[in-house]
Amino acid sequence: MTLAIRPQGVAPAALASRMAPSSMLPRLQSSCDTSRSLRSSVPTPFTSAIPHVPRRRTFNALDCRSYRPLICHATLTEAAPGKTVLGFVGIGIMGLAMTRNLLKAGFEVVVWNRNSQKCEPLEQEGARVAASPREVAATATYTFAMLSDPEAALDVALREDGVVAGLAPGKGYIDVSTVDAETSRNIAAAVRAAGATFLEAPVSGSKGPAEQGKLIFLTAGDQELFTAVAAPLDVMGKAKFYLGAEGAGANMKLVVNMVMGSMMTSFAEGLALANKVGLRQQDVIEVVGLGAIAAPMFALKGPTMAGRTYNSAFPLKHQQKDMRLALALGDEVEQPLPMAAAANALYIAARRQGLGDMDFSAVMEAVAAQQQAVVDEKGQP
Ligand SMILES: NC(=O)C1=CN([C@@H]2O[C@H](COP(=O)(O)OP(=O)(O)OC[C@H]3O[C@@H](n4cnc5c(N)ncnc54)[C@H](OP(=O)(O)O)[C@@H]3O)[C@@H](O)[C@H]2O)C=CC1
Ligand SMILES: O=CC(=O)O
Repeated sequence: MTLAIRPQGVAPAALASRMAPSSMLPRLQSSCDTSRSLRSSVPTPFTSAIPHVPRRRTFNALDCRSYRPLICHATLTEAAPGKTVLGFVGIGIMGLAMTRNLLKAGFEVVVWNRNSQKCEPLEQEGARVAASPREVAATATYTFAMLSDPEAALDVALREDGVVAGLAPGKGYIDVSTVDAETSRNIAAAVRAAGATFLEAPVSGSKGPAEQGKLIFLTAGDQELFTAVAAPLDVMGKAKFYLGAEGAGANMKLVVNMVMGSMMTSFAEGLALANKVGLRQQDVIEVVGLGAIAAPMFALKGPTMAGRTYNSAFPLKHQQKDMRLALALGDEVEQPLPMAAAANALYIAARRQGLGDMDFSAVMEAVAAQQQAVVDEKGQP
């Protein structure tokens, strides 16, 4: 397991001169120590005063301003199989595979999904099914969430019977969904107002890596929670990065997925062009795979794209959501992103073709539709 830690608010260069031993720089890469006591890593005073947290069905981002962050961390216990009850809300493509690995590793897991049928296989494999996200958080010490988008993440966290309603000091909420930084900060504020700890931990890696326990966690938020959940993160992933205050993990994920989304559209256009000039797409895939632009994604998706089949591992609607969020981030910080904007237009076109639930490689069909549009145009008198 690769571990990279950057303490909150400390730039790598400053870290080099002020804190870290040379072996840790510029990034600490070592196996994870899950054995040490967490007590020493909790510097904040404990207070039992928990402010009232308003419970809402609908959520307005402004409401979060009424959640006053409370420095109120009970000492966190280190999660361990056979000892710690974990929660998991959001049993979609990713949540199913990740929960399975936690169960296989011997963790007791309580789950919830909006469509409760999706929990059935996990129930057969030993999970308990809860009636609400609140029940999950009230039962578990640490609750994970893997939800589709910012709206779902906010709703499941903040609704009346949501996760926050079940949290208390000593508990933690780890949101592994891909959302924007503001969403994450809003959820963090509500979680802390309940006296609990928060970690955003979006993952890089798709259905396959989720099944194999080889995800890459891009975490930020409460570092003591990062340490406390090291064992379950190690079960589900091959690497984990601690990047600082919440927002950093979300931003990292959006940068990575923006690049991935643009790569995929470029690859689809390459395959389409090759086809048009009489080259075999299989040959293109092989040539690309041998050179400097070789990428596991091209090797994995190329053959199915050439065959125009798109069984969903990473739904196209989620890739388009990530492009949209990355572009919004670019706008916010005045970073023009013309390539990403062009790629986003193709994902939007693919969604309009009804391909949102297919794999994101189905963007190939939007490229094909444009090719067809040119043919049709030329064919007209
Ligand atoms: N698939 C992938 O390769 C990867 C996905 N991701 C990210 O992980 C997240 C989940 O992806 P994935 O598992 O593929 O997606 P799925 O579409 O398979 O699952 C989405 C989950 O969110 C739930 N959900 C959606 N809206 C709501 C809502 N309003 N209230 C409650 N629950 C809701 C769904 O519940 P229900 O079943 O009831 O619809 C489901 O459990 C996304 O943010 C995605 O961007 C990150 C890395 C890789
Ligand atoms: O978010 C998708 C991924 O493959 O990573």
